[in-house]
Amino acid sequence: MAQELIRIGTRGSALALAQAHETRDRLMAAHGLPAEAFEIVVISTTGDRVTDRALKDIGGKGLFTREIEDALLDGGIDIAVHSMKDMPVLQPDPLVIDCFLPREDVRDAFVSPAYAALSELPAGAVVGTSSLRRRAQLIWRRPDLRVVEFRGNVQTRLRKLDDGVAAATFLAMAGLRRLGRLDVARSAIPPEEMLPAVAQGCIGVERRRDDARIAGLLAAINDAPTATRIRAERAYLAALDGSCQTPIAGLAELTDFGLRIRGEILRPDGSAVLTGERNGPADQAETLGRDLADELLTLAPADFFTWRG
Ligand SMILES: NCc1[nH]cc(CCC(=O)O)c1CC(=O)O
Repeated sequence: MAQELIRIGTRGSALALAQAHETRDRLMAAHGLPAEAFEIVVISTTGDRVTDRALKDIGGKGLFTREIEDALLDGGIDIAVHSMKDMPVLQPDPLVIDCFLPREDVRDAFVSPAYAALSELPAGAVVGTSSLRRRAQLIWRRPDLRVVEFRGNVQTRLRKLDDGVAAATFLAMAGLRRLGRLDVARSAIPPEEMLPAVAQGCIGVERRRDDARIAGLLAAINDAPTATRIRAERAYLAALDGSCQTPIAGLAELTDFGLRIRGEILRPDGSAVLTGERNGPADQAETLGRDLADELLTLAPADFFTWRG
């Protein structure tokens, strides 16, 4: 009997394709399937097409996922592979994400032709980033730095560094590793210095809830510790009502004692930061994430979240 083709939807960027291939390879290994059992379907998203404006100006989360979820909903693809960092906290019914690959390095990389580490940047240096979180975290620690908008893929950003547009930039270690470009990371920034984005370094696989064949295939490649950490972090993000306008960082880790989640919210201009931490049993992952968010919301002055007026 001919096996039905498994169609994997993905964006077309080099990073997205690497993640789709990693997912396919894990499915092949787990189920003894040949590469021919899969088709990788490249889907262009609004976020891919609009390159002349800052992401925060063209509208919130979902910019890189809507067209892919539409293909999943209408049956054009069977699974969709995502960077969980870019995913909204809720998926449109009847789509679910309950398969997470083993998490990569969660840290941000310091990338610079001239300087070996963040601490070596001279006063007044120009750094490039398109991330509101990284921008706010940088200015909070180093008010002397000047931050310029930096979009585009890794190659584009590296060229901008070579052209002297900025002295340094920041990229996720996970993305560099998947692209085989860890060579450009001058140092990995510890979470204590730059707490990563929620779900950074995690690949998630989305499917239709009622697709039992796909559910069975995906269950075999889900990494339970990663799933627990992501559940905590996304519950935290959801409770913070995270919009793309708010710099939010969060990281859950499993320790000998259970789950530890750290969180940080900042003013977009880096003039203030609030941090918190929760520890508890790993089977309370979501509660711990929500409690941490509640603590930060209680600490925040009324005007801290600008979109709340
Ligand atoms: N927002 C873009 C994005 N989404 C996921 C990654 C890296 C891979 C990951 O964190 O899983 C990146 C690039 C970056 O931040 O350097």
